[in-house]
Amino acid sequence: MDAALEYATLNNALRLSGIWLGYRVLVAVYNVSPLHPLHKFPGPKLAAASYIYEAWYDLVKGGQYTRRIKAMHEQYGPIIRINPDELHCNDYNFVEEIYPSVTTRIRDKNPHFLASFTPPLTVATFGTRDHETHRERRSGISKFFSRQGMLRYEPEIHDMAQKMCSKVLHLSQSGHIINALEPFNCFTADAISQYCFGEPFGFLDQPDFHKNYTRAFESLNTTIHVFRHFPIMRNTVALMPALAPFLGPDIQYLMKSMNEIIPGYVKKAQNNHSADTRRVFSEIMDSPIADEHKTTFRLSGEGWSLVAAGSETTAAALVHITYFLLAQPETLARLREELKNEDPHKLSWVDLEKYPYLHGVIYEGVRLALGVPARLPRIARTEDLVYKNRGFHYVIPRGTPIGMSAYVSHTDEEVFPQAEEYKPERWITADGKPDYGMEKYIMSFSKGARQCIGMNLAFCELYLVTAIMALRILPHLKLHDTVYEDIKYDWDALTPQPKKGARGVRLTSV
Ligand code: HEM
Repeated sequence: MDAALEYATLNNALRLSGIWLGYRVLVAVYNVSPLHPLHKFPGPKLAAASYIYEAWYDLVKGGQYTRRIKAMHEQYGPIIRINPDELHCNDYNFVEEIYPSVTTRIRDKNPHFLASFTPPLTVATFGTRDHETHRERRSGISKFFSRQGMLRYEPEIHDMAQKMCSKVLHLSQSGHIINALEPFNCFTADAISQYCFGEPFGFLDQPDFHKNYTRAFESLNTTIHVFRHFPIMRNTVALMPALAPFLGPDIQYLMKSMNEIIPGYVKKAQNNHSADTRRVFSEIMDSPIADEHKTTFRLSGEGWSLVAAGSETTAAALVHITYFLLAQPETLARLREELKNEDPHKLSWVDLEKYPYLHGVIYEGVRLALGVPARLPRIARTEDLVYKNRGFHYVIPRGTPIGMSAYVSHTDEEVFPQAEEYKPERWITADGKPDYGMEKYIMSFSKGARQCIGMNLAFCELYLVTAIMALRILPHLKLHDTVYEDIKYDWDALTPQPKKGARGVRLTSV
């Protein structure tokens, strides 16, 4: 012990720091040298040299790296190097290579991306790194979220959507100012909870909309970049349950929901797996996936990920749609005219899908709400990818993470002229039909075999709620002191964030 203390001197500490610094400089020199496998890819030399460049934009400038990546594409072309090990693409023609829909082409997730998350999210399908484990975990839940599955669930979604809209109308007419994100989050969280666990969280049954997961998700968002650049900080999460009484109420609620509430629902559903209602977590126990994927801990991660992925994202798209329908009265008038023969209390998702303008209203909302704004990289473990387009020719070595970003894609003026504007017409063909061909440009749900599993649920909710709102409640509501900057994407956490101080879409009675 004494001998060890003898070495713990300031001089030795300085020596060690010097060695470490020297090593980091050597690594940076190697990263930009012709010896590095990615040296031919264009991009700022500083970004190629060290992760500090990315961390600067994420941590110091506050979630600005995706915007920086967009600017880099303008300067350097469709494939660029954005950190020592990773590439970024801005070309739709390469989507099927990066995000293949066939599961025979192996795609892993990037550890640098996954470093943002902590257990139990890391054992959810979303947080799974390798292709093979992902296939097995996803197969345990995918059948529940098929179009057929959602058509069976639709009547319950319909009732919850009606209930939410009636309550918004009632509260606004009693003089309340409503932050639109709250009712939408209550609705989407109850809908996913009812489907997964066989009972809703009960958010729609409270007298107002105040209790929901909005602030818990916000707390989760604050840690994303810190954990990505300092993965060691993830260990603090293990201490959180003990520290919870000293933390803010939002973090407390987040911890409670991750460690108690969701596992509680999962356990109840697991024990109830003989029930005849078709619920995800009661039936998952009978699915042919390995028992190691059926533990309460792992299923709690799956449950939490489904709740987080299934509520915040769809709610954000509904917020955008609500804002633009109220800010652009001519858009709402055209939508109401299109839907005028529908009974607002008896709507059907399949029937609603046929309306071209409604299709445009929804896709424009999904485009501008972005889903996940930043890159979602994939690693082709077993094959080199060849990019040959727009006068560029690159061979992307196997094992290299490469991704695309919804923000970069959705603001591409070549595909979406006047991209900042909300224009449902851009989703309609010249002969007045929904332009399904344009859907390929939407990156909100990611693409390929690891794309969003909840797209059918999301669209069922979006079609029903948008139509109910347009027909039943929006004519009785107006925006309260709200401008686009109150929701417009400014920086990224996991989900898109508006400028600091933005107050969301606030609704009041006309
Ligand atoms: C507008 C609504 C939604 C948007 C924009 C959205 C967006 C996304 C995105 C971008 C991903 C891919 C993440 C990645 O590549 O790493 C994803 C994955 C996922 N989403 Fe959604 N989502 C939405 C709604 C939902 C809903 C309603 C559910 C509920 C079931 C859901 C469940 C999931 C799950 C479980 C995954 C992980 C899939 C996998 O890794 O295989 N999402 N979502």
